[in-house]
Amino acid sequence: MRSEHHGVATAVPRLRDRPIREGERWIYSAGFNVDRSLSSTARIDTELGDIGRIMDSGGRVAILSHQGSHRDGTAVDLDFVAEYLSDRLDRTVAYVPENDTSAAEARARALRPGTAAVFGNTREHHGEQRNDPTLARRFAALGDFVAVGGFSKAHRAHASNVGILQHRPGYLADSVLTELELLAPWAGRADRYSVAVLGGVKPEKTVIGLDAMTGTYDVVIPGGAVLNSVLRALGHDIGSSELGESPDRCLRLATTVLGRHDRAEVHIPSEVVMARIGENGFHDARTVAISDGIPSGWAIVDFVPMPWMRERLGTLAARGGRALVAGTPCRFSDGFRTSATAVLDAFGAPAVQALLLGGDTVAELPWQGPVSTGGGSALHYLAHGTVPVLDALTPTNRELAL
Ligand SMILES: Nc1ncnc2c1ncn2[C@@H]1O[C@H](COP(=O)(O)OP(=O)(O)O)[C@@H](O)[C@H]1O
Ligand SMILES: O=C(OP(=O)(O)O)[C@H](O)COP(=O)(O)O
Repeated sequence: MRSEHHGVATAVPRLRDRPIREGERWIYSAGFNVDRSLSSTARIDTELGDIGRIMDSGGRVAILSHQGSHRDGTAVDLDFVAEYLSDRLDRTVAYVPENDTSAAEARARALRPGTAAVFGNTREHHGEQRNDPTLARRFAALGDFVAVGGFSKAHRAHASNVGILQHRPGYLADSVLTELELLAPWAGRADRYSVAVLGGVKPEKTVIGLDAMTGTYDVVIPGGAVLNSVLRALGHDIGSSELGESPDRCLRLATTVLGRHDRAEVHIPSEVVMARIGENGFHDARTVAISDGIPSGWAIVDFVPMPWMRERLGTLAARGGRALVAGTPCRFSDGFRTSATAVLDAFGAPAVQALLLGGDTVAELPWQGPVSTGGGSALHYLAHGTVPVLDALTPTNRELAL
């Protein structure tokens, strides 16, 4: 199962091919995983066309989105998203804090043709991330058809995007198709010189990104928690550095990749920037040799590019090629910027076709070029040519489900 370029998106029912009839009740599965300050609105902006089209045709739209995580208590109310949507769509978009109750169902049924409401954050329920079938059935009561947007969660088989398709016919939104089309040049092996930077904190950057990109790119530059796993795999002491949610899995993967000696040159810095972890942030930052080890209470926050990395970035900028950043390589927002600056300076050269992907990466790094709203989902698609949401929408799987 693969994308339009490999044949996938044509196999799934698409919203763009589905005439919308006046009064139809639609659930729009969105990926508004953004912070309250709206530091990046890309994940909302990308859904405006699809939601607006359903409304323009007289559809009634119940918007279901995730934000944050139930597991770590970061899921918050989505009232600010409804306000932003009202502003951008130039029509009032109500906010209904519930999403799985009969009151929520009644609010969805009471929507007038051509109107929309944002319902409660799906991650307020522990069942969302577990794809709980009962929760999926309750979500399904909010409409009769599902428009599947939310590319950022396309790699998650959750109740609001995959479970719900057991109960209602689903159609892939243009927002997702656009992402799949955008990603094509960065997929697979290419003749062009290729540089991938992997950072951030989520395990996907290591277990999907490091695994796949070392086989298909010429240079892979680990940063963030990916670098920490790599350094750990090499036997270095990394003190209290960030390892993300699945440290053991990432360590195993990093060990395998390093032993594989695949196509890519993997950048391993000999010097890193470490800082003492304090109650109000980082202190006493200094550059140290990684071979000296990082003491407990200190964390790696950035790294110093090796001369050969600068040379490869120079080659990329001069000759051109493709490049991507999945996850910030350093704690950029805390002021640690050496590695990211070296990368972005090269990636911004006119000859380079560079892409930044992921929520925090796009929100935090200064970048005017192309971006993908999915971090883990884009890596999943680049690595496997599909994502769980596409699989769940394919006719064979749907016939089994419905
Ligand atoms: N060395 C590091 N230690 C801890 N956190 C880091 C490090 N480098 C980058 N980060 C953090 O990773 C976060 C982004 O991680 P992630 O959620 O995986 O990316 P994205 O949302 O772009 O997919 C950023 O907020 C950044 O501060
Ligand atoms: O922000 C997201 O992913 P990303 O950080 O990989 O871009 C998505 O909204 C998925 O969120 P999740 O990784 O909490 O499942």
